[in-house]
Amino acid sequence: MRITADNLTLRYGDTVALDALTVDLPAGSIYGLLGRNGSGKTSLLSLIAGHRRPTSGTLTVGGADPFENAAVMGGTAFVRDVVDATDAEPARAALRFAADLRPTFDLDYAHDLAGQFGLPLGKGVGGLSRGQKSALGVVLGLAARTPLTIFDEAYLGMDAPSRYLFYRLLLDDYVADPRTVILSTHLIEEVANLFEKVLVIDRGRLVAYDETDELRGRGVTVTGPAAAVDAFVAGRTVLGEQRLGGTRAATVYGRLDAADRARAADAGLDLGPVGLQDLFVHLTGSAAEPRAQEAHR
Ligand SMILES: Nc1ncnc2c1ncn2[C@@H]1O[C@H](COP(=O)(O)OP(=O)(O)OP(=O)(O)O)[C@@H](O)[C@H]1O
Repeated sequence: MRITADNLTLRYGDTVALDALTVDLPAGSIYGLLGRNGSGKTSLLSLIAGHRRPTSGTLTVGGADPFENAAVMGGTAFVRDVVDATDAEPARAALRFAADLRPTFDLDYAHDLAGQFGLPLGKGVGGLSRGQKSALGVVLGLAARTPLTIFDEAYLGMDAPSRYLFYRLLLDDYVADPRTVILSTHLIEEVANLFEKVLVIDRGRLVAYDETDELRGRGVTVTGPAAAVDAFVAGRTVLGEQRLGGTRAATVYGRLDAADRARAADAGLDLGPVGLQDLFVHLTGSAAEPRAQEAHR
């Protein structure tokens, strides 16, 4: 489902969670939504899922206003880090309940997924471990087979093997049944290869929206003899560096043109890709920088 936001603004009292955000997300991609704590990710996803109404601006999902819109919400699975279910209800019943609720839900697939995650389906949901609860959420999200599937830091508590299983299952299922998937995460490098496009929001504003490879192309790692690297990066924005003996590796923000690349080659420098995490840190400010969580207007 295509998602378009135009000057989308959400306020909670004095707090501006989304600040005139304008973006167009065509259907049929896996989008990564990145942003620091409190940047507005969950707020944006809640609006898209129809759980909240914007303060101002417009938002359409599949061409319609999603707010409490049964048709849009029926085609949207929103997986958060907590599973809504009563404590005593067995996990198996949660799957059956989802199947009763959604015509698109694939119960056989859900059982297959639950088996792969080693979920004890007979156990009450409240008695599941944190990682198991997350796995249940992921199973519900994948098996929903909705045109729009949103995972809002859905991996919380999952150990590395379970997370990698989730990424593999998501990709397999996406290839078999392409749809729109939005994944918000803090584990950027871990999931970066999954994203076709990445949105970065900071303090409720869109600071980057690009194909993942394009975004990576905004920076470069320059490695070589320290003096040659120093000369090459002088006057550029250096995001980070490492030194080992006389060798220096500097991560630089900004694209290099053909002349830059030729100059680097002449100086015996190696050019390499930049991690998405480094770019993200640059685009959203350093951790030490004071950040206003609330913008008073
Ligand atoms: N129910 C609420 N009432 C008041 N303020 C809220 C509410 N929910 C979120 N906020 C505020 O809105 C801003 C955006 O919060 P949001 O939860 O969307 O961020 P996030 O990017 O999902 O953060 P995190 O990565 O920490 O989960 C924050 O300043 C937060 O304090």
